Amino acid sequence: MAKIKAGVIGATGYAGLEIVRLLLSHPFVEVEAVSSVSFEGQVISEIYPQLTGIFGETLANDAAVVDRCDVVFGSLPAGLSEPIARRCFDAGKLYIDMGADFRLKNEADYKQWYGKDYADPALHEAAVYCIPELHRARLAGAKLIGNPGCYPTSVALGLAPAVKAGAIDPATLVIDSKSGATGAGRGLALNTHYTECNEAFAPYKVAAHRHTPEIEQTLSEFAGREVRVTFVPHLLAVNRGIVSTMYANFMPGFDLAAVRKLYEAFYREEAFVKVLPDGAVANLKNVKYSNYCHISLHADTHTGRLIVVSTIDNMVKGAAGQAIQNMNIALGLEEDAGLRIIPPAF
Ligand SMILES: NC(=O)C1=CN([C@@H]2O[C@H](COP(=O)(O)OP(=O)(O)OC[C@H]3O[C@@H](n4cnc5c(N)ncnc54)[C@H](OP(=O)(O)O)[C@@H]3O)[C@@H](O)[C@H]2O)C=CC1
Ligand SMILES: CC(=O)N[C@@H](CCC(=O)OP(=O)(O)O)C(=O)O
Repeated sequence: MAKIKAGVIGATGYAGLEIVRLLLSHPFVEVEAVSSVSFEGQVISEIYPQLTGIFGETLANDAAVVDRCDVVFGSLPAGLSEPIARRCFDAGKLYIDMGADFRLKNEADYKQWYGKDYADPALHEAAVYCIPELHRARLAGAKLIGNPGCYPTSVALGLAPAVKAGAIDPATLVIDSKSGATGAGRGLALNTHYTECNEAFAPYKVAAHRHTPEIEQTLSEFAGREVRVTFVPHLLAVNRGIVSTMYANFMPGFDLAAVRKLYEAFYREEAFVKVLPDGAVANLKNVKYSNYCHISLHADTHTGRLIVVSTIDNMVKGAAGQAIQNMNIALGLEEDAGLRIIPPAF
């Protein structure tokens, strides 16, 4: 069977490169074309020497990627994706957007947090936001996928079973997340400069991060009513990984044992989400380089709170791996094709 032709727009960025890296091992897909604005005409392995002798495609422009491919991944900063999505949509090609342009259903939220209106509202009607373990049924027939953000993936997977069952009081939710520096992308910035982030540790965008409406969108859907959260991200001086530690009061009638049963049932059939055994603590080193999410459950019996720890690799389950998982589902391939990566122990 001929392989599906995939292309990556913005392949020189961290998320774009990670899609290329993973797709190069995909059994049913080949990387047909890649693009860049700054490096157009250069060979990608000159920019990323780890690809030497493995993948020597010349970086093209975005139109060439769309024309040559059946599936297109757009991995650009927010606000640039609508024209590319439109071109794919009109040509009947599957477009998966890595940024935030197709994640929010409420345009007012997008305007508030990203400072832009929707220029092409029909595309947003057609767009499907999908964390596979929570929304995979939505992907039937999808042609435009808004791939979820990294923090919202860790948070939604960690809280959906409890929120859905009414096991916690959403009004008491506090979400404390830490991300490795690749989350900020490849561009140079003072806060991810080595001497600024090494041996430093601090929150940023405290209760003002643009992932807040995306987190609230999913939790509200699972709660069946509007949920608002306090969300505080931190920059962690590691390359990869997100740890989200989340706190909420138990609702009457629920305790740790009951919540554990809910989570185990919710994720029983899932290949990539693992609920850790009683007493274990989720640690980002155990999911690095993989598409897994580890969740550990804890109770603070002193205050009557549930504590959930959810960890993912921001570049894989938080970006490229989840995008490939979404592609696999949308195209009717095995959901874990190209994603069977066992996390290394060190
Ligand atoms: N890093 C992460 O953990 C995650 C990132 N994402 C999202 O994925 C997208 C890419 O992020 P990331 O890879 O981290 O970012 P990077 O800064 O590493 O890469 C950005 C890419 O976009 C291209 N680009 C930048 N400006 C323009 C422009 N004006 N026109 C066309 N292309 C442009 C760059 O291409 P070039 O310079 O070669 O022209 C580069 O390939 C973003 O929307 C991000 O929010 C999503 C989930 C997680
Ligand atoms: C450490 C760090 O800077 N993380 C990034 C993560 C957001 C991101 O990657 O953007 P999207 O997932 O919305 O596309 C940030 O806080 O902006």
